[in-house]
Amino acid sequence: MLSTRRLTWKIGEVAIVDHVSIDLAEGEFLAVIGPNGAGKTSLFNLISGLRRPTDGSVTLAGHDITRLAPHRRARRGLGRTFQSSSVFGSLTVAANVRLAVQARRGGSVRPFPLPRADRDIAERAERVLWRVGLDHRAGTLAGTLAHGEKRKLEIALLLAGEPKVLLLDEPMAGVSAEDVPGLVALIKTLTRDERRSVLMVEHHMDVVLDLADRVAVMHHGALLICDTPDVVMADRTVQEAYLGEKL
Ligand SMILES: Nc1ncnc2c1ncn2[C@@H]1O[C@H](COP(=O)(O)OP(=O)(O)OP(=O)(O)O)[C@@H](O)[C@H]1O
Repeated sequence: MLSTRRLTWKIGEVAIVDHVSIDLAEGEFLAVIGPNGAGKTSLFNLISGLRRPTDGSVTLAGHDITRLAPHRRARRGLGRTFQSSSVFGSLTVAANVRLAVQARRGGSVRPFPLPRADRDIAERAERVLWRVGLDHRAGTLAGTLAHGEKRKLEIALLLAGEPKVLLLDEPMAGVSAEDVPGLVALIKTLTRDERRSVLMVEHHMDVVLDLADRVAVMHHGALLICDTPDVVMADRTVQEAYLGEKL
């Protein structure tokens, strides 16, 4: 579904992402881990189009998307959440999702209302909110949501774009311990039930081991290993890469 080949991003002579080749199958869950500064977010930036690679390629469903702008990649089914929140805090939860649905449909600001189209958008937004379990929060100002709910809203914004591949950048960041299982369950259904492919950067190893079919480990920009969680956890080079850090 998604592949990178020798994907590289250099700043001067320093390779921030260094010849990374990964393959993500349909319905597969691949977690990307690595010590701080390993290049995980930079890899996501190259895949989502925020940065242009110095070398290498990215293909989505067989099409080379290496030179496509981020919004074009999104149109082709590549969705991304960010470490920092992309939610409009002063709008309601429902309004946030309606905007995302409208953006997906190529909606621009219209000089006159089209009630039918607006109704379609509102219905789609309602379905997405129900899907992530936030329907009861539709009228709440997004800025007042707790962290766990805000993460769910970010996933809702992503789902509004109807992505085939989701890039999740630290979806558990800032989420309180009691909200983690609910969020993990939601993310699990995205792959297991809906056959979406997920690439996730996450520091919480218990979450990674619970969700991931395979784990890719980055170190100094390069891919150390990409294998099943059992194999990765037992690997000596992985343990050495994390020396001095908690795995
Ligand atoms: N625009 C930039 N200019 C200069 N250096 C950069 C830039 N972006 C990233 N880097 C450097 O590249 C390295 C990798 O950064 P990146 O954020 O991709 O790592 P990461 O694995 O996501 O780290 P973390 O787990 O801390 O989020 C770091 O040393 C960082 O300082």
